[in-house]
Amino acid sequence: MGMPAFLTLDDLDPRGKRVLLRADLNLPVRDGQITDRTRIERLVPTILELAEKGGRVVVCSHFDRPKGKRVPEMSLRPMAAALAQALGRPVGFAEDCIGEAAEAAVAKLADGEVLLLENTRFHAGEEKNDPALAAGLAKLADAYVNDAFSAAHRAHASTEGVAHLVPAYAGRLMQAELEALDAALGNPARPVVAIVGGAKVSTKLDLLGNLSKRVDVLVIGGAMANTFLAAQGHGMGRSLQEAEMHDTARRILEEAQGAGCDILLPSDLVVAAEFKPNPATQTVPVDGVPAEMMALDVGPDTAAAVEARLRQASTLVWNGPFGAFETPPFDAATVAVAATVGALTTAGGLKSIGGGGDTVAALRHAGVAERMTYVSTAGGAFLEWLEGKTLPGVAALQSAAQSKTG
Ligand SMILES: Nc1ncnc2c1ncn2[C@@H]1O[C@H](COP(=O)(O)OP(=O)(O)O)[C@@H](O)[C@H]1O
Ligand SMILES: O=C(OP(=O)(O)O)[C@H](O)COP(=O)(O)O
Repeated sequence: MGMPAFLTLDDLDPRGKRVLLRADLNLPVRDGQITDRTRIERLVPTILELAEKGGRVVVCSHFDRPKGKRVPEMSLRPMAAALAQALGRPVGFAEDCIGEAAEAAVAKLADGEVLLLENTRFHAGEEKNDPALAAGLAKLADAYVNDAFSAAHRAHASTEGVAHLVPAYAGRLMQAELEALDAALGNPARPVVAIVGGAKVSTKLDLLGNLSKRVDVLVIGGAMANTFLAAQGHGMGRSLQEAEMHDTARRILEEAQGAGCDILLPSDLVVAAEFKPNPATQTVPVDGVPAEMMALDVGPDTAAAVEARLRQASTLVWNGPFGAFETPPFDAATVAVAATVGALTTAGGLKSIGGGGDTVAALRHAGVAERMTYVSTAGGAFLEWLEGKTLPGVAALQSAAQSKTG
């Protein structure tokens, strides 16, 4: 896939400059608490480098999916304290990402200081890549650094639009992710197994068609699997799934067959009537989900079938947990498969690459993140990269580099 040509922090002297840093602070949060800080930890080197060289660092990010509205629970304010703790220096906060509040806060910054702006998705223009929002962001900056590889598959105002308006550079995390993925997966040893699970069904289901042309075995778990099972005509009770994606799911199964990719869907599921810690559960075959219940994990037979495939595999790419792993006992299949992945990787037979905000949290929960070959901060972006797609956030950095050098 080759390394893209873009400018990096080696090409930027940030001293005295206002540097708009696009980060991905879309961290996993439960009950108001951050449950995994990997995305912040991986961002720290870029911020420290910019601050220590005398840049005035203005961090922006989206958080969750507020759909253009100011949703108080989706404020980035709590992330300012988490960022300050990780950096060991103070981090200011501006109530908006553009306009007077942002401009006044940026104007007060001294060299080396760090400011966090409010959630970019509080503006509908973010996801529409509205030039007015991009211009509002550009007004705050002398340079733009994109370190949000995990959001690079989104052509949004803060990931794409603004890169055309201000000199644009890749951050250290963006660079590291692309280099590591290229080294691990540029020419992967076969068979390649991909596991795709999790809950972002509508935004990830479409890419499975292309992915099935690049991998030998595609394992589908989580709420993603519920959607495929429902598309095959199984009653899924009250399970999380997306009815409007059934046609796409059926098309993907056909495409995969045509491409010679083996698709592994669950054979059994763990169901409960209530979604709470440690409820009464049953393990049922996929055609036996009671109408009043929901599937919250795949069952032990499915986990064993996945582990058997992994023993035959040379490369694994994994995004999305098998179940609602944050709530016991629905972590069982994810933890069991993760343990096998850890053991096979340590034994040297498997190259294992996992990624995604919640997937990293799940791999850490299972205690195997350190044993994986590579853990990416990205989920959807990493899958789209693997599909061979151009990521708009990366492409914008490339075209910025071309217009500067060429
Ligand atoms: N069967 C299921 N029902 C409901 N939620 C599920 C199910 N399986 C997985 N999930 C949820 O999927 C979420 C992770 O999905 P996703 O955001 O796509 O992953 P990532 O952030 O790693 O890319 C987790 O919060 C998990 O609770
Ligand atoms: O968490 C993210 O992606 P991921 O769940 O694929 O890891 C990114 O922040 C992108 O978020 P989005 O899928 O709401 O655009």
